[in-house]
Formats: sequence, C-alpha cells, structure tokens
Amino acid sequence: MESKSLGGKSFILRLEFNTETLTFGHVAAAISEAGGDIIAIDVIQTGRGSSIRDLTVTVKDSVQIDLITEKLKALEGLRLVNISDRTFLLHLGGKIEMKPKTPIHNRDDLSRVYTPDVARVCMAIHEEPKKAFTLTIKRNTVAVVSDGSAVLGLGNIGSRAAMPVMEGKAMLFKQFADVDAFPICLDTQDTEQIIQTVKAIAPAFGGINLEDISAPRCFEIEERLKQELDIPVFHDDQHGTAVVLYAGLISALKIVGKSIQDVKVVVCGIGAAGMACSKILLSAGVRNLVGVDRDGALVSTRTYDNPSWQWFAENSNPNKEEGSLAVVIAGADVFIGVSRAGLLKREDVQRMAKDPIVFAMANPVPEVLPEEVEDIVAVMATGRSDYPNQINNVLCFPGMFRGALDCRATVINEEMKLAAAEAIASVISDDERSKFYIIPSVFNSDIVKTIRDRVVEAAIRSKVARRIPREYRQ
Ligand SMILES: NC(=O)C1=CN([C@@H]2O[C@H](COP(=O)(O)OP(=O)(O)OC[C@H]3O[C@@H](n4cnc5c(N)ncnc54)[C@H](O)[C@@H]3O)[C@@H](O)[C@H]2O)C=CC1
Ligand SMILES: CC(=O)C(=O)O
Ligand SMILES: [Mg+2]
Repeated sequence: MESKSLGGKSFILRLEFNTETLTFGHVAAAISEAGGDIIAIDVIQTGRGSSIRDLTVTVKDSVQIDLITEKLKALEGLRLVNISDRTFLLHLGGKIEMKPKTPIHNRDDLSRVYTPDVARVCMAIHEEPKKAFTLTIKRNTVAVVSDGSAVLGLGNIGSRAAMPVMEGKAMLFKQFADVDAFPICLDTQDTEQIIQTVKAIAPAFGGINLEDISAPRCFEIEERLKQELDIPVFHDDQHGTAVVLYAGLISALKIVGKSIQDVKVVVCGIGAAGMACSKILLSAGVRNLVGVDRDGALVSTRTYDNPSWQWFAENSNPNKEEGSLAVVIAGADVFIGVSRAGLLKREDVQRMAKDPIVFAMANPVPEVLPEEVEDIVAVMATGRSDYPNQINNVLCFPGMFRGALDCRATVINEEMKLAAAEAIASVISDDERSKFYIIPSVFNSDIVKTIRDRVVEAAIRSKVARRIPREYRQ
C-alpha cells in the first residue's frame, strides 16, 4: 500500500546538537529541504555547548522521513537520539481504560461495593431482571464486537490486529456520546460460534455494535442476534454507513440540482456496507442502481451462490447492464465506493454524467484520492478524517446508541435509522451547504444530540422503547 495515500504522518525527532558548531536554523533547513514541516519544538535539555530538543515534524509521504534522517545524519555536530511515530505513541498500552465511579477508601466502602452488601443488589436483580438496567452498567454499555474478517478495507487481518480499530470505536462512543463501549475481538470466524458468544456476553450490555465482520456472514449473524436478543444489535458497517451515506447524498444532490429518482448510481463493493447503502437508496427512490463487485456488475440474467447477491441482482440494475466498473460507470451521476483502494480511475470519472458525485468511502485508502479527480467532480467525499466531506459511520453510531440506550430500545429499527439520517441532514442549512461541506463534522456540537433526540422519538413512535426519557413524559 502506498504510503502517500495513507495520509500525512507526524514524527517526533529527538535531536542533540552542538550549539557551538550548529544553529537551530541549520537543522530546520535540513528538515524543510527533505519535505518536512516542523509543527512543534520542545526543549528537553540545554547545557553548555549542547541542546536536546524534540521536534514534531509532519511529512506527506513516509519516504520523506528517510530523507530527513539522511540529511540530519549528514550534519556535523548533530546526533539523532530517537524517532517516534506519534500515531504509535498514541497506541502504546491501548487507547482506553476503565475507571471506578467511586473510590474505595476503607472496609466499609469495600463491604458495600463488594461482599457482603453487593449480594443484596444481586438478589434484587435476580428477583427482577430488568433492574440490571438501573443497578449495573448495562444501561450505558455497548459491546463493539468484531471477528477481524473485514477490518476497514484491510481485509481479513484477524482479531488481534482488529483491536486498534475497535478500541478507536469505543473511544469515539465515549467521547462523543458518553457511552461506555468495550472492544471485543473474537478468536473465531465461525458464524454460529460468534452468535453464541455474543448471546453469552449480552447480559452485561445495553447494545451490541457489530463491526468489521465480512459479508455475507455478517447478515446472518446480525439477523439471528436481532431475533434472539432483547437489546439493539446494529452492524455499524451496514447501517451506520448507510445512514450517513444517505444523509450525504441528499445534500450532494441539492448541490448539483438532481433528483434522487432520476440519478444513475453505481455502488462498487457489494459487501456489508455496499448492500446496506444500496438498500437505503432503493427505498429512498433510486431507480437506476447498479452494483459492481469483483466479477463485474450484478445482473439478474446471472445466478449467484451468495443469496444476498441474488436478491441484489433481482432488485437493481433495471437495464441489465453487464461488465466491469469501467463499463457500467458510463453515464453514472453518482459513484459510491465501499470496496478497496484505487479501483476508480480518473478516466472512469471522465465518463460519468455531468456534475459527477464521487463518494470514495473505502478506508484507509479510498477508491480514488480527491487530488486525482477534484477538478472534474462536482462533489467529492471520502471516509477519512483528513479531507473535507467525511462520510463515515462515526457520524451515526454514537448518537444512534445514545438514543437507543436512553429509551432502552429493544431494537434499532428502520424508523430509527431514517430518523438518524434526517437528523444528520438537518444539521446543515441550505445557506451553509457547499461542495466542500455537504455533511456536518463529527465535531459539530449539535450532531449527537440531534440524532439522539430523533432516534428516541422514533423508538417511542414505533413502540420499541422500554423507557420514556423524562423530557418525553407527559
Ligand atoms: N466510510 C465508512 O463509513 C465506511 C467505509 N467502509 C469501507 O468499505 C469497504 C468495504 O467494507 P465492508 O463492506 O465492511 O467489507 P466487506 O468485506 O463486507 O465488503 C467488501 C466488498 O468489496 C468487494 N470487492 C473487493 N475487491 C473488489 C473489486 N476489485 N471490485 C469490486 N468489488 C470488490 C468484495 O468482494 C466485497 O463484496 C472497506 O474499505 C471499508 O473500510 C465500510 C464501512 C463504513
Ligand atoms: C468506518 C468503518 O467502519 C470502516 O471503514 O470499516
Ligand atoms: Mg467498520
């Protein structure tokens, strides 16, 4: 994978230099010539004739870090003490921790939080199981469950390697919605074992967020768990992505002045995300939607072993278009990529209809990088945090679960998903909307609350709420 497309990186260089033979200007010039930007300087130690400094340097391409190192090593009087990758530093020891809500100072405290007094609380729950929601962490917890089979667009990298993403999701849950989420990476990719394991851990949780489990197993796992558990089960890559995509597309279509019924949409990658994004668009009125996977367009003149593809072929592609992405992209108004890096070429975009909308949402590297096509697209979005228009399920899942937990919903249903999409779309006014601002940022202070409120209202309306939050009580 090309380092450039993984985005800018920042490193901390610890340098010791002889201040009698070398000025800081020499050091800064060497870094700049090799393509680095110094964004912070910390003086660690100064002594007679020498100085130790930490320089935080950003580079666009990791090749530049080698150039910087070479240039610095060539400077007489300078010692490169250490290089640290800031991203790895941030991951040292993991990104999250658990903290007690009250301190335990003495034996009396100990008796109450633990044995003997805890037994009375246990028995209260035993007698009335729904008290688990008031007397345990259940009312605020979500399990982020993965089997490591489709981690971002990195593929089947396994459960250990999936942990940094799941910790990241847990972190986002807490930071944006104050939900206590637990990363749970399972050492099995067997559908039945995953279902049974999630069922077995469910008592501790108010909701289950399935993450990065590949299609088609993810469909059965989610369906079965929805039927067999009484707490919301939500496959984020399917529904979180579809909700945000739908909100983004409504907004982008306003920019180009096209209507959802009239556009040709090509979805590349009919896996978990592609299937759900397509379903939401078909139910929103898209008539001409063509799905493309490894063997080209899914079309009803062919038969598929994968039942979800068979359904897809029978419910899309009305003109029975066949061929590769490069073929079916002709005349498309919208490209939605939820597949792999680099699959969409500039020549493909040139063959799209006037004012093309390109949502290249594969992570970490999109189907096409914005800089490759920005001069020929009307609206461009990616799933990443380092470009404008981030279409990413992070905009949905914190507010969605905040709402579902607050009303103790038994499920997350279609009404709640639609409410979340409308909430996201409502945060940007027509005056604010532009080709670089079709979707609110996850840092928009209104986003989680707006989604949460609409989700609670939808859950109450559709009778899946077990608790009516105070502000909705008559
Ligand atoms: N921006 C966002 O919020 C999200 C982005 N994604 C991204 O979407 C991608 C897919 O994720 P999932 O649906 O969870 O994985 P998945 O494994 O369920 O689906 C991926 C699909 O892409 C297909 N594919 C692979 N190579 C292809 C090719 N050369 N041409 C056409 N199709 C090809 C696979 O056959 C599969 O059907 C990943 O890159 C992921 O990071 C997923 C969820 C959310
Ligand atoms: C954003 C996300 O969930 C993914 O790329 O898989
Ligand atoms: Mg994911």
